[in-house]
Amino acid sequence: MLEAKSLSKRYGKNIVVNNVNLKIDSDKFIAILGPNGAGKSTLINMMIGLLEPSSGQITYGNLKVNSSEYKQKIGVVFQDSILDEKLSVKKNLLYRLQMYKNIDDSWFEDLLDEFMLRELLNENYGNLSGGQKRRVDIARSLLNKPEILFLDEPSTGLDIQNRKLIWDILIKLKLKYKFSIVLTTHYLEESEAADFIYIIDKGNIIASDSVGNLKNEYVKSILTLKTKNHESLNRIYEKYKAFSQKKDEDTLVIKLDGARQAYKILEDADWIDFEFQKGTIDDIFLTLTGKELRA
Ligand SMILES: Nc1ncnc2c1ncn2[C@@H]1O[C@H](COP(=O)(O)OP(=O)(O)OP(=O)(O)O)[C@@H](O)[C@H]1O
Repeated sequence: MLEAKSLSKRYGKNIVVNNVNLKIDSDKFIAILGPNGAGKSTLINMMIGLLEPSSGQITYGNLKVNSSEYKQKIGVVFQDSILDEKLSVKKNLLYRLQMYKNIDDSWFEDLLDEFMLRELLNENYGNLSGGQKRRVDIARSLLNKPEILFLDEPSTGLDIQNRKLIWDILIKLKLKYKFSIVLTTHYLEESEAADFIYIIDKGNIIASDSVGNLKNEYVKSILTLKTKNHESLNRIYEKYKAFSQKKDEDTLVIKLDGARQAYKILEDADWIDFEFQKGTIDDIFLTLTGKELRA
């Protein structure tokens, strides 16, 4: 398990990561979610041993994060690629592979297949499309069969098809090889699949829990109910007055804790139509900070 305790980073008077505690268990998908400038990259750079914390500790068993043993156990994909634009995909990958000991060939072959890189091997990395580059970047970060894969906003700038493609590959590989993923993102839909989410704003972790628990705690679902039976509509309105609003004489909008409550209301409502919208992670952020995540 990777554990960060009371981790802070200051630049002069500016505290960009403030007293953060977090844990990364094995075979878990952890998302660190926050707006631009929240401190996500700074946090990840400390966890991968690239940046010295101003205070606090990070441990991985008995390894220190700046040790070479630790670096053999992790993989990192940075926001901007660090591969050589002028070298072929193959040379870029083999150059990296040489740095690791005891990696079996079958793993390398498997990565080439999973990330669909065979037909790109002789292309110069610099000539690839954004989506192709990211596939190479991520395959490269997995060459050492890492126990933890860190992804710092890996899909920024990619279109939805490429984002989905990359996540399909990653989730499949994670199921097979059981590594942990630590993702920073401001794409909400990417963190929906996480086992645990840390929400960070202005350097502070403002909430941390499973997606389900965060939604239960911070987000209301919305039931929009249409009925011609005004007596039934008024009865429901009176009962849920604090959480409901009449849109017109036939339509009531009610904020609820979840689907079960909506079902109960619908049973009693003599409805002709309804819509049920579950709260999203974006709503959690909105509830916590009063602002949109991708503002
Ligand atoms: N070397 C540095 N010197 C001074 N300030 C820095 C330095 N690096 C980062 N910062 C500041 O720290 C804050 C957090 O930056 P960081 O890059 O960690 O945020 P982020 O959440 O990753 O943002 P983004 O989503 O835009 O990448 C920002 O206000 C940034 O300007």
